[in-house]
Amino acid sequence: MATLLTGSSTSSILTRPYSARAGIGELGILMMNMGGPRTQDDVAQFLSNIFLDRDIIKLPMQKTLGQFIARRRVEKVKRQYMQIGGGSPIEKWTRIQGEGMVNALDRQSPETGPHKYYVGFRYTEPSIRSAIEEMLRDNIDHVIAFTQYQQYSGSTTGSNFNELYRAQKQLDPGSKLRWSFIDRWGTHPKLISAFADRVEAQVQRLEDDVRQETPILFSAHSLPLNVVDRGDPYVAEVGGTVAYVVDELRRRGITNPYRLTWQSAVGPLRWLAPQTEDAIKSYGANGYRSLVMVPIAFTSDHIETLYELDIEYGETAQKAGISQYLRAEALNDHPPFIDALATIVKEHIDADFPTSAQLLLPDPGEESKQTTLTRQWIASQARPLK
Ligand SMILES: C=CC1=C(C)c2cc3[nH]c(cc4nc(cc5[nH]c(cc1n2)c(C)c5CCC(=O)O)C(CCC(=O)O)=C4C)c(C)c3C=C
Ligand SMILES: [Fe+2]
Ligand SMILES: [Fe+2]
Repeated sequence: MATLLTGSSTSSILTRPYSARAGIGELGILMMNMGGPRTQDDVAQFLSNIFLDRDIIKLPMQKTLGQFIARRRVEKVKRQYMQIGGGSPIEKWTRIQGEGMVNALDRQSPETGPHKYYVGFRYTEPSIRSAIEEMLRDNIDHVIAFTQYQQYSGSTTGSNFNELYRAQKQLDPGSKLRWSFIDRWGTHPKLISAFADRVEAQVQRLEDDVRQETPILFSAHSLPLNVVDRGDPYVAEVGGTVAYVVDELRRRGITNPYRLTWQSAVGPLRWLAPQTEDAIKSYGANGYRSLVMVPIAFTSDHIETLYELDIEYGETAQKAGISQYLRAEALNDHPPFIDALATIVKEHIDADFPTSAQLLLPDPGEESKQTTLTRQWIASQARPLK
């Protein structure tokens, strides 16, 4: 008997019965995000994919104007990616996170394993489509669509789920894949604690005489005001993350003043204020000589942290007289963050795949036809509570 509990055959003995019992079969965890150009050659396609997506930006004559705006940005954005190593590290980090997450799940929850992760990006390869094809080839039965945007916005997770709806309908017409969704997790205690670690590390680096007064500037990707006006929950959800991180910092004895500002507005629309860059200038003008910057709406490094926060706003800070400009590291491969990802998935499995379809716009009258279809599809996948 003892041999049954050791050796390589044990894992299949332990995993199969659980899957059969729970009726799940093989599990896949789909890490969904924006994506980014791997190389300079991918920048043009990446930008045109963004500007053709009506979930992120609605333009009159979308195809023509979208291509036009994308083309106009190519050279500038290429130069920015050149300065951070030639391309976006988002795929590298997503794979490190996915790998760490499934290893932790295999350790913590062998009865639901082996766990497999897939990467599905909205605007670049590996795309949502190629991930679905890969999962069908691998004979996956149940997919957890796990957005890597911790706060929900129709322009990010909503856009990903709309693309997911279209892709699965086309590639899996017989609905072999069963789906459940993790659509937001911006206040999960383990995420909050991982963010607090990153902030605390920078606060410790501050000079003694300014350690307690230095402002902590939480910076999130901005949204156009017309998206906010539609009732997009992103602003409130980012505010929620900030409030919880600040509470956790207080528990650790860090009581610095803080503020939430918005970065990366593009084009002529009106966007959220205050803009991160303006806030940096005004702190400088008001005599502050140190700042701690915290990217709060991203889980890994890419152009918005490595170029915009570090290089572009770093220069702004220097010109404004801020000599100690520190940035909290992105969560990247921080072990407590990897543990947070695994815990979020494990809680989802343990709670029998709860899925909320209340994830789009609060006013159904404002919802696009596509969004309504996606919402109905998500609702159809929800399992009844046992
Ligand atoms: C929480 C995250 C993000 C929100 C909200 C968001 C909204 C949003 N973005 C654009 C347009 C662009 N975003 C671009 C890059 C980019 N955006 C995010 C995240 C959010 N965007 C990330 C992580 C990245 C970087 C990708 C990488 O490097 O891997 C770009 C391309 C770069 C550029 O041209 O400056 C555009 C364009 C809009 C219009 C929008 C709001 C609805
Ligand atoms: Fe963006
Ligand atoms: Fe940007």
